[in-house]
Amino acid sequence: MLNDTLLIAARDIAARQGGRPVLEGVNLSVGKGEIVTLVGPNGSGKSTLLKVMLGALAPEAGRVARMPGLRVGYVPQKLHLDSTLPMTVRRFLDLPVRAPRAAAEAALERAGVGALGRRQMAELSGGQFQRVLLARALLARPHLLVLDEATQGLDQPGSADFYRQIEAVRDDLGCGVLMVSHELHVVMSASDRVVCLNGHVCCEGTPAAVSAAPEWRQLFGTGTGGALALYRHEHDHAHHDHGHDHDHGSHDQLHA
Ligand SMILES: Nc1ncnc2c1ncn2[C@@H]1O[C@H](COP(=O)(O)OP(=O)(O)OP(=O)(O)O)[C@@H](O)[C@H]1O
Repeated sequence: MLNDTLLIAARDIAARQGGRPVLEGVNLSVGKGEIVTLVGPNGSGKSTLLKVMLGALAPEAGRVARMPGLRVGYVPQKLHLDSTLPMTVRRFLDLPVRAPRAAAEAALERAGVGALGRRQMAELSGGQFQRVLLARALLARPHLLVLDEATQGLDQPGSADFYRQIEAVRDDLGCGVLMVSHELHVVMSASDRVVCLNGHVCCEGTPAAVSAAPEWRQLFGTGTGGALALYRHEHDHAHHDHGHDHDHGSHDQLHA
């Protein structure tokens, strides 16, 4: 079911939440080095699909194939820490298991917060905090990074910065990335593939292809013109060749 280029593939997934069907016939895969973004209206089943992919929720039908030995790094939406509890960034990375110094420093560096090891967690800005959560996920040396609305609470430039960091991590480590985001405009520039979910996959493809899809416009209105503009603008520079523009031509096909 998995070929050499795939990290994870969910096939024909059906799932229920609270007795109600939430997902039906959903296929989703992430290839090595690929950034896949899952978008969809509230309640469209994005978190449910992530849970199924991560093995936290058993699907009613379908199956998820994972590359043998797949290591996943998870960046949560938010993490509440008691702000009165003194804890440095470096100490935070030692929870729940002590991180070797070199690994911790490398992870902070990759997450763009190399200079913050001695700072108190409670003093970090929202963007810095999310980068520390990213660093913690990187300690697992993941093949696949999974982010669930990891930029909630950041402003648009802050979110765009965070996504650029994710892109840099992917370029650096070659890991695949699966993220859920509401920020359609911002996320576009960093994604290789966008999958639009509404209980089923409405459309998927490159950001440009999805922005132009009638299914997308129906779900999100026509106010997404800016997304495409931003995508084009951000990609004025020469694109790196990660090798993932190949071999998944079918992903670029739109299907209703
Ligand atoms: N634990 C639960 N018990 C009952 N119903 C649930 C549960 N979790 C989710 N649901 C329902 O399942 C549907 C899909 O929820 P899900 O969280 O997967 O959507 P989502 O696309 O992630 O939404 P959002 O964008 O609002 O986070 C929703 O109607 C939600 O109310």
